[in-house]
Amino acid sequence: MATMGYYQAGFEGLRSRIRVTVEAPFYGNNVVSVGSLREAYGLAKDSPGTVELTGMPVFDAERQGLPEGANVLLFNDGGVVGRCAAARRIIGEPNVSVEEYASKLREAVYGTRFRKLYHVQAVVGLDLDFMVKAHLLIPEGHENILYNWLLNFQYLNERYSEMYRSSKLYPEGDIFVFSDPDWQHPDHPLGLALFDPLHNCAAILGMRYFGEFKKGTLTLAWGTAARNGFLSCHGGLKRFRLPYGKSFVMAVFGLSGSGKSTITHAKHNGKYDITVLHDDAFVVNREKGYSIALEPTYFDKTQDYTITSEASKYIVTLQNNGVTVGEDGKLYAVMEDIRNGNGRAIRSRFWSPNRADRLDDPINALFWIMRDPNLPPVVKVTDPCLGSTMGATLATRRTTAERLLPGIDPNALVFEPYANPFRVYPLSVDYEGFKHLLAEGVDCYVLNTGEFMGKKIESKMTLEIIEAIVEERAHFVPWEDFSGLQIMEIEGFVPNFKDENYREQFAARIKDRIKFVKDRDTEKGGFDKLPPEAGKALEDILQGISNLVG
Ligand SMILES: Nc1ncnc2c1ncn2[C@@H]1O[C@H](COP(=O)(O)OP(=O)(O)O)[C@@H](O)[C@H]1O
Ligand SMILES: C=C(OP(=O)(O)O)C(=O)O
Repeated sequence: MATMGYYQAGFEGLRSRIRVTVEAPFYGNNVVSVGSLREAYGLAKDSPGTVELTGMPVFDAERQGLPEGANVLLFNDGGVVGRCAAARRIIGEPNVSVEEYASKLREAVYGTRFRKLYHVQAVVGLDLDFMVKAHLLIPEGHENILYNWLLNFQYLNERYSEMYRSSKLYPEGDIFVFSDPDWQHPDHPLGLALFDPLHNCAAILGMRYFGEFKKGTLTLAWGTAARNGFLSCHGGLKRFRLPYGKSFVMAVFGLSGSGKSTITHAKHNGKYDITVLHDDAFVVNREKGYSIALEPTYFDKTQDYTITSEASKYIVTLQNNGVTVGEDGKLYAVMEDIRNGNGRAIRSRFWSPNRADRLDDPINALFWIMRDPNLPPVVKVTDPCLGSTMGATLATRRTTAERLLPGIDPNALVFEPYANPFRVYPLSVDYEGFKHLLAEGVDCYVLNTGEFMGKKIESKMTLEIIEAIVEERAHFVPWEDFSGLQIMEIEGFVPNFKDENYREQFAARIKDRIKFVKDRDTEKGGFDKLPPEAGKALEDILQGISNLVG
């Protein structure tokens, strides 16, 4: 899907005060275009503070558009090690004044006047049926962000320029992102990520963590997808081909750090022929069911890896990691989150031996990852309405990937519908979309990758559960008398409703979910209101708990 480059006569959809303010500085005489990944690498390598890891050459550098002999580049962002949701402001939401933010934005643009600004372009979406062009403007000094952005999205080489030209034109504007990581404002001590979703533009100000740029750009691309017949997914998707010829496609949805990448990239001891679509961002066509990856590479955690891990062979850039000198005198990364939490790497698409940018096979199962201590390791949800409601009330814990406002408890259970804090369109769009998939025969599971009543659910157990489901040997039994819920009876992890403490905690969490659904009726002026059936599906579970004691 090609988008419209510029504000043109006859395309009223692009008329917006924020968009024209964001777009104008792209044409200033202080702007320099960076046309290739090779050039971006050179700029990042020479940017002050960058560490070139001389002992870590990039695997197949030239095949990725990088110079021969390119090394992994590391850049750390000081005290900032994660994204900050609290800094996001969305035009169109109540209490977000266009006048206030347009004025702040005009001043932010003026503040870049005496600096060199780089303009880079990429496409988000890797198939003729979904391709959005995106532009980033970023001041000199932040070449590592520029380079990461160009690696993370698809830079416009000959092949992709040609594909983009052939893709269908939709009445949507290209994405424009204006940024200044050095911006400061007393009203915004943690920075400002301002989005005008209907006009496909954003400003990322006073923020230096690359994840803000990645998720900021995706926010707009996912919004565009939702307006044009796609389900927007913050998740991983992989296909298993079983030895006897069957295949199984799973999509797994979870908040940052909950296990999307661990599950998506798991190799399952080579038991299956696996194809990976992506571990973080894709879209599914609502009508035809095919899936498209939005990004070529993987921006993932490095906590579980060292430089000798197989996965480290594919690293292109690193953040939030240490460096030391090897016996050979060369520089190597020190990983495993020793320096700080949320160590990150961009790994190339070559990490997945079989990687697809589009999968036509329909999805067999959706998995909502929740780190809710009252949930057993896996629950099967057999009713489409309840399945989509569980996704809409996805309850989990935050991780080190997020920068929280002072006073916010990092361990509190939070609701993040469909694990997508980047939604800029009504929640009901996702509710109906996922319910439709489930009603069409896709299975639905909830995976707990955290703790169950104080007992850790290890990755090994989660992967075994997935394998049992994929091989159709998982045995699910009705969960008490709850209609639409089944569990696998795993020793030591069977919920005990005779235990009053467990029963009360479980009921309290269902009540929290009911409250969350009710609050959507009024919060943000009812923008995220769900249909009454969602609340009803949860009330039925609560009634089921009362029946158990009654
Ligand atoms: N049961 C589990 N399933 C998946 N990951 C788990 C589990 N238990 C612990 N983990 C750990 O949680 C982290 C998940 O990180 P990651 O897969 O990168 O998340 P995401 O891709 O969702 O951001 C990894 O360090 C992984 O080892
Ligand atoms: C990109 C990020 O999210 P995720 O962990 O989902 O990849 C991030 O938090 O920086």
